[in-house]
Amino acid sequence: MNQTDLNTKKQLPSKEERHKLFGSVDPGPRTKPVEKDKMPDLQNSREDFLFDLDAVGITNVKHPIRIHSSKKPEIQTTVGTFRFSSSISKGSKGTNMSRFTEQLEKYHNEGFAIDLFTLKKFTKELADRLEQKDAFIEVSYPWFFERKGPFSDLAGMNHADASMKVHYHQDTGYDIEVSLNGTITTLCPCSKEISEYSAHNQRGQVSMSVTLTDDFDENSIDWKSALLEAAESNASARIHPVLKRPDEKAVTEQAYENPRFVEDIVRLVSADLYELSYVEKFYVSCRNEESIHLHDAIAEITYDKTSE
Ligand SMILES: Nc1nc2c(ncn2[C@@H]2O[C@H](COP(=O)(O)OP(=O)(O)OP(=O)(O)O)[C@@H](O)[C@H]2O)c(=O)[nH]1
Repeated sequence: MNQTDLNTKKQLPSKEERHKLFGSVDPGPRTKPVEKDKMPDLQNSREDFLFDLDAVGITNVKHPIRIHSSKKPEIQTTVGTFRFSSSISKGSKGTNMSRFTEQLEKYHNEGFAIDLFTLKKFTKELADRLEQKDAFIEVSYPWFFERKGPFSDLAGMNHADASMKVHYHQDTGYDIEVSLNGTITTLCPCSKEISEYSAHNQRGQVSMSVTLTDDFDENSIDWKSALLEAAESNASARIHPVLKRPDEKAVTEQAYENPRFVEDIVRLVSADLYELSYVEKFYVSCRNEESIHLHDAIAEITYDKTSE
């Protein structure tokens, strides 16, 4: 059958008639202005609106982004999920929501690279554009990195969830927090100790959030790789996309030689983050998807090096 035969089988009403059939009606009388300068501007009303707001803005904004990585692939295009906001005082009814996405589009046209330098510039400009004292951006994205089998050297692609938060305030400057959620293998020390053979093991989700020092140099340090290393180097074993039998044997034996409770993971990862001179504060959590239970095991630590 060809296209002409297919289209002549049923005689449909026109598209306009079909829309009316399904309930569309003619436009009503138009009384309100269509010119921007004649429209009421409710969000810019000035009155005492009772409370200052900590944050108002937009969230769950998906946008293509470019990121740099010290691991292969070194330049990646991925999808970022954004949140933008600023505070507003009680004297102002609302923010100008369209200015957030206007600013995003401007950066997109300039080849939006997601690094701390750019996000700092972005938030300062956003505060100016909004005519507010502060502005906040958060972006979350999947970060991909090449991983080779320990024995075969065969490569594949892993990923971790990265996110960056930058808050600019005209009086206090910038607050920067970066986070990574990576996956590891953990093998239960208790199970190994009590069993004649074997030990249960599982995937663990390690989440790390770190406040960086003001002088952190992103040109010489890739914080994503540093946080991933803190999680993986303390695990029972790393996660691999491609494993041949000699690799699988190596990973299995490595996990058995390095058993870890969920508590051990958060303490060991914390020790590594503590030793990073550019980390001021950190939060570490681990969630083990227990293979012998329906529930998960969790542990977490928050630590502030500046309050010692
Ligand atoms: N403040 C506020 N705006 C909203 C809300 N819901 C939707 N809007 C937005 O209102 C926006 C239009 O308002 P503005 O951004 O102030 O537009 P404008 O006044 O033409 O823009 P400027 O000339 O930059 O001031 C649209 O982008 C809508 O997304 C809300 O709950 N609060």
